[in-house]
Amino acid sequence: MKPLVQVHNITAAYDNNVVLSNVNLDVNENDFIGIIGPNGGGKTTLLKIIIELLKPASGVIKKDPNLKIGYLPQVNSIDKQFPITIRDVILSGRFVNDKWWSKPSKQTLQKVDELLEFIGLKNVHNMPIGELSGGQMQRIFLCRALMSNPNLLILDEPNTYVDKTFEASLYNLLGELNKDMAILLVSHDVGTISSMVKTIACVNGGLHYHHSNKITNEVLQSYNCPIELVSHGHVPHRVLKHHEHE
Ligand SMILES: Nc1ncnc2c1ncn2[C@@H]1O[C@H](COP(=O)(O)OP(=O)(O)OP(=O)(O)O)[C@@H](O)[C@H]1O
Repeated sequence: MKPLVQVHNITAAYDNNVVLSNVNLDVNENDFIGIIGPNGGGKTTLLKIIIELLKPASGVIKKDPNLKIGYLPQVNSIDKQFPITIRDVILSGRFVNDKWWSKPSKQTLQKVDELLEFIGLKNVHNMPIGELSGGQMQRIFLCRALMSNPNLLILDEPNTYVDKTFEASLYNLLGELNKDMAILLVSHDVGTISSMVKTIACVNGGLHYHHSNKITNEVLQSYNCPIELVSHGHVPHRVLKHHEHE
């Protein structure tokens, strides 16, 4: 098992407000880790530290020299008014590998076409992103994350807006991609996460790692945070699991 990222004893804070303390996490090649936890627990903050958008207040992060990260941010954090087309968003993912002044290669342009085909937006590739739905934005930014052929794919709630049909193909795709890359997936949909990922990390101010994808009663009790269970049905609803000490 080759480690791609090793997070050692990280503390993260915004101004003086500490949101993560003493967090440890190893991400190895071909891992598929589901990150769960309550709103405001620090999941996105952990991702931002791994991709170096945020500096930890203390602690160390070690990265494999060949690490290449593809990142899909939360769609509601993206400025839809930014004047850029669907094609150019996807194409911009190449800058993880390419210099900003270089011309895209034939293979790169072909890859953009394949990705556009996959998400069913080839016919509207010149549309500005301001005209897109949340689900379409999520698909486009997933493609952007895949443009660099990453060996670590980081997804922050990729299924918030996508419809059930695309969600199924998204999950199939992630299963396929995991043969060639590690995946870190933040989601509130614990039921789905449990059926896809290999291991689970619960983030709530700290991090509790579980070496399995099975969410049993024992697991729920061993976590130091409540877990949202999403129940699908005629009326989708969420059930919040409380711990005995709460
Ligand atoms: N840029 C920021 N400045 C100040 N505080 C922030 C900032 N970003 C996040 N926070 C705070 O840090 C805490 C953790 O936020 P974070 O977004 O990491 O949680 P999360 O687990 O991803 O939540 P959610 O499930 O709602 O997306 C929250 O209390 C949040 O308000």
